[in-house]
Amino acid sequence: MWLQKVILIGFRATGKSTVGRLLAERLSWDFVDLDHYIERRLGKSIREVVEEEGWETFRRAEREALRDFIGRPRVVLAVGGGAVMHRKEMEELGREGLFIWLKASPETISQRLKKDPYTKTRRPSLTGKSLEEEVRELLQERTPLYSALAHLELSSETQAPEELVEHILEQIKNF
Ligand SMILES: Nc1ncnc2c1ncn2[C@@H]1O[C@H](COP(=O)(O)OP(=O)(O)OP(=O)(O)O)[C@@H](O)[C@H]1O
Ligand SMILES: O=C(O)C1=C[C@@H](O)[C@@H](O)[C@H](O)C1
Ligand SMILES: [Mg+2]
Repeated sequence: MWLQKVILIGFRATGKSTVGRLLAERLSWDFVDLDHYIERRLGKSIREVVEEEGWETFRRAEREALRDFIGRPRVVLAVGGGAVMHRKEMEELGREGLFIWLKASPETISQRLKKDPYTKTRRPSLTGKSLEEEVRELLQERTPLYSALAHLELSSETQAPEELVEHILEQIKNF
């Protein structure tokens, strides 16, 4: 099979958007940040969508957005942290590409979330619990979903985005 796309999966703030953008530049492929794509399509931020219409509306839009990329070649896709819940769409994307799972500890994720400017507009609370508790719980709950899809897993804990890109490029060569 000719590799058509690379799909970055993993929890919030593990570096999917950062690494995806750099990887796409190196491959001279398109880069799509699915959260950004959804916001453009709906004409509002994820926070606004969730506050005004609830998570269900966001998840529906996310599923439709994933479908838009099935069959599209030469694209690096950074999906949101919860996109792995759309099993059918992820399975179809997986037939065309490689899933790279970016990982980090709950402590690092919480720290990054507190600092990152996009947290305000794109990452409303998913559970209503404290940030630390939410990250710990959801990370545990979603780990089997990331793990089941991943062709390659990499830690963004100590490696810089540029180093991660080199690893991914090395793996892609083998496909
Ligand atoms: N390898 C890394 N080392 C240190 N910091 C990083 C690394 N990768 C990303 N970051 C930082 O972590 C924050 C979150 O990164 P990014 O937005 O790329 O995550 P994400 O996985 O796309 O999150 P989301 O699922 O919410 O879209 C940013 O502030 C970014 O600069
Ligand atoms: O982990 C999640 O469920 C989410 C992560 C973000 O990337 C956004 O897709 C949204 O805030 C939901
Ligand atoms: Mg992102």
